[in-house]
Amino acid sequence: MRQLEGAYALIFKSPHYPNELIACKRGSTLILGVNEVSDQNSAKSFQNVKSLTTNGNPREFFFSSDLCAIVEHTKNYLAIEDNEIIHIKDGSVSILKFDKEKEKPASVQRALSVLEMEVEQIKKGSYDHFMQKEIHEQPHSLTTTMRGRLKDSGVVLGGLKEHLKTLRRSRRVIFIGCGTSYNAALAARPFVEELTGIPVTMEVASDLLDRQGPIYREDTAVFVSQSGETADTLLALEYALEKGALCVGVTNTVGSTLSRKTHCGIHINAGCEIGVASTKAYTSQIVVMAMIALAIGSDQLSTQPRRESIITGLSSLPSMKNWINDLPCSQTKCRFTITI
Ligand SMILES: N[C@@H]1[C@@H](O)[C@H](O)[C@@H](COP(=O)(O)O)O[C@@H]1O
Repeated sequence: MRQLEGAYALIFKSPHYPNELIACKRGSTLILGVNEVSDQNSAKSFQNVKSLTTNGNPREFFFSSDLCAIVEHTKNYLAIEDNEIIHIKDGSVSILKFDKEKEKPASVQRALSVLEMEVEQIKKGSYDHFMQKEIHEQPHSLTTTMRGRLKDSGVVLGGLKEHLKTLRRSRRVIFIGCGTSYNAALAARPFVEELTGIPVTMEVASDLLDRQGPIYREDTAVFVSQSGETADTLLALEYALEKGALCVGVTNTVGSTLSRKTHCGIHINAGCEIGVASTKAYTSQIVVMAMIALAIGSDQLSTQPRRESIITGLSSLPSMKNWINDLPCSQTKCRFTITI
């Protein structure tokens, strides 16, 4: 593992070691799902290798790069970290962590997380395609994005509260993302500049890395990613962290690498997006960035009427169902031309 370069998520099985499995990762995502951990006391940790067996019966384990893939089987999961090795043998699990300084890996204890997602979210229901379903879900996804956050007097963003002062002092806001997430940030840029008075620059994550573009301690880097796992976006995050910028995440995926590694952030709460071309996440991302702009600019008296009118506009968005029903993509015989 120490000699491997680049990003990877690997699982090893060998006929020479039946009932054993080794898994490790760097950069890429690897989730371990553990089924039927009904004993609450033993479910809390992986330290004791016996804790995952009851009456000597082995548990079921699932490895996946995406939390959506395990929700049908279990809600208990562990997001494997870089430099960790998971060893499963005869139904028991142990975790070893490599440290650059030390020769030998150390055994570590990790808590299981509980997935907050329902199986219905990954079913197509009466729709032919996930993308079609997700387009029609927008009145609901926008409602959940704004729920509890939008007040008459302003916005409440718990994830940013502690960092608002630093954000206001930023010399510049840099939006960083890929694909549709980048485009959501591009759409949000005008009102972020208008409401905050802070200059906003845009970066496609891969381009920033290729150029090793300048980032400073006084910058706030906002990383936008539906999955929270796009490799280029995560590499750009590492780069910005090294440069000392305040790193904010805007993601749809609780427990994702982006949400774990940024200093603070906002979950867009749009619900699982399975369609490869992003739809409902795009609209929720824009709404979240509008709310971030409202929160940063909330200390400016001169923009108060404008903020109030934006809040009124945002609140009425979910009830504007017609704009979804009128879209050409809601017709059955429709041809999509999409750039992804
Ligand atoms: N086709 C997808 C896009 O829909 C998505 O916008 C982009 C970034 O993904 P994410 O938002 O998860 O970082 O990846 C791919 O290009």
